[in-house]
Amino acid sequence: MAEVILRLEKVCKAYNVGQPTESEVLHDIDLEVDRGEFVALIGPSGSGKSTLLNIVGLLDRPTSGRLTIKGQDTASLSDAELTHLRGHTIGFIFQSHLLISAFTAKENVMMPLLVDRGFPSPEIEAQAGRLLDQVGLAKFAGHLASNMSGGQQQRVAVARALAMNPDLVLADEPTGNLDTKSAEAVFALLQQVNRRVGTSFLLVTHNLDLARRCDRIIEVVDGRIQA
Ligand SMILES: Nc1ncnc2c1ncn2[C@@H]1O[C@H](COP(=O)(O)OP(=O)(O)OP(=O)(O)O)[C@@H](O)[C@H]1O
Repeated sequence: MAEVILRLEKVCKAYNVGQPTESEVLHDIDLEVDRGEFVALIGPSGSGKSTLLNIVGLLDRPTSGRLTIKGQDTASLSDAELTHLRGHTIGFIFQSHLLISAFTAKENVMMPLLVDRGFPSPEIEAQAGRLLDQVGLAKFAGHLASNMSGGQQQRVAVARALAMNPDLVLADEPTGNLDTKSAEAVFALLQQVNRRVGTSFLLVTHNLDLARRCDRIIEVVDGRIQA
């Protein structure tokens, strides 16, 4: 049986709790993602996809319900423990690549490793080089991020997301800002990583063509998962 990487049980999320503006935006979410699964998350604007991704990414806590990552119930973890679990388990790719433009491609990919280890080393440089090779950018290692195209920058962001060898990558509209050809290249790259390395993916997208090419589609409407 496949290992369950991510499990949500009756997860609810409300904003502005205790205030007159309190509103629950996620209601009783049950969701499981197995190791190696590539899952698309679709739904109308405002349906709660980013809120769900923030909770799964341990950037925000559920108001109620249980979130388990690699068998570990996250409710009892301190903020420092959540940060450690996040850093070693989850990679993030956003619509905007959020690279440091004055850094080279390689320096950007090295960032998560530097933050984790606290000091530079030849191993970190070599690992960043391998990752850039994996995303087809070995020749661009020394290029400033600001001098690269949108598609290339997003591929650097993919390499950075993979730096800590995450079990799960959360991708929020990673192709949303790209032209069709670059979007296809980035999506194909994510699929390749999924198949080669077995990394699980949760991909938020408004692109139904891409969603249909994932293993499974989850649709969120008004904060609930549709059957
Ligand atoms: N920090 C916040 N405080 C209060 N309400 C919020 C906050 N963040 C999101 N919301 C509300 O929660 C609901 C869900 O928003 P969310 O951003 O999760 O939707 P989404 O499906 O990701 O939308 P989109 O596709 O446009 O990114 C919306 O009604 C939004 O206004």
